[in-house]
Amino acid sequence: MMKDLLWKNITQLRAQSPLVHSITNYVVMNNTANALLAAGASPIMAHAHPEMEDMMKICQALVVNIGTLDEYWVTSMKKAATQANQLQKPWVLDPVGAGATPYRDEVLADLLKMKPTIIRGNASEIMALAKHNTTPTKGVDSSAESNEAIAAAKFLAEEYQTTICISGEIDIILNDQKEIHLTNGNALMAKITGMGCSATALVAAFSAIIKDKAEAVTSAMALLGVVGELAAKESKGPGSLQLNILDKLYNLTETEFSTTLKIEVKRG
Ligand SMILES: Nc1ncnc2c1ncn2[C@@H]1O[C@H](COP(=O)(O)OP(=O)(O)OP(=O)(O)O)[C@@H](O)[C@H]1O
Ligand SMILES: Cc1ncsc1CCO
Ligand SMILES: [Mg+2]
Repeated sequence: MMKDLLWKNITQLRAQSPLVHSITNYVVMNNTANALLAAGASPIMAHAHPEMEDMMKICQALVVNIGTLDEYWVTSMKKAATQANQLQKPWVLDPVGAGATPYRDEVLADLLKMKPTIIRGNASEIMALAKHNTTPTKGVDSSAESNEAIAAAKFLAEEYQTTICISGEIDIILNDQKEIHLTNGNALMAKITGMGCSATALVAAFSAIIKDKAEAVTSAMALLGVVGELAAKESKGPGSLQLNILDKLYNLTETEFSTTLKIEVKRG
């Protein structure tokens, strides 16, 4: 039963507490680190060139998030991703603002060639990454629905042998073997900066402890969606929602999880 498996993975994350190295943006460093801690994982944020290789030796997964990229950081990302590939540790690409500027797309083209284990982005970003964009991207927020990005996601999954998550009102996880749709969450989650970045960090944490990458991504997105949906019921707006999400990530029970989860396995 899928629900039992996902809950087992959530308890495993709390028990194993994998170390996740994030090269991420200035906007979300704090909320990302807090989300990882609340879910039971252990965060470290670093980007100095001389420690990139060593950092990959001690951590179990890597996040490469291009939100506030600059040239120094791009080299950090490439060093860390190279080492992750060499050590066969999973790394997750968050293509923040893909399609917004030519520089972002140039950097993303290089990172794609390095074959990220997993890519998590909103629909606009996934379409821009696959060059399937019909509507221009509006900075970091999506201007498209998850369903519109399925063809783009399938293309990326095949071309780069990777697992894709399109996040939004529906979270869609797919690769060559599986396709899973999750319909939890709450629209207010899009009013907190870095919800997607927290999703990516959780994806990395689960990918550190679960071999099947579609299962790892589904565990992370199910957890965040359920937590966001439950936390929204107790929140007056984005401020309290941000705090309530951290508390619910920490406190979530099996009953809350299994009675709230809305999952549909389309394939695999
Ligand atoms: N309209 C919505 N309805 C329900 N849940 C939503 C909605 N929008 C976002 N979410 C929830 O928020 C999570 C993060 O999603 P989102 O797609 O907004 O990331 P993002 O655009 O990359 O965000 P950011 O760039 O701020 O990090 C989703 O996985 C989903 O659980
Ligand atoms: C708002 C913003 N700008 C660059 S990164 C970021 C965080 C959400 O992706
Ligand atoms: Mg994003």
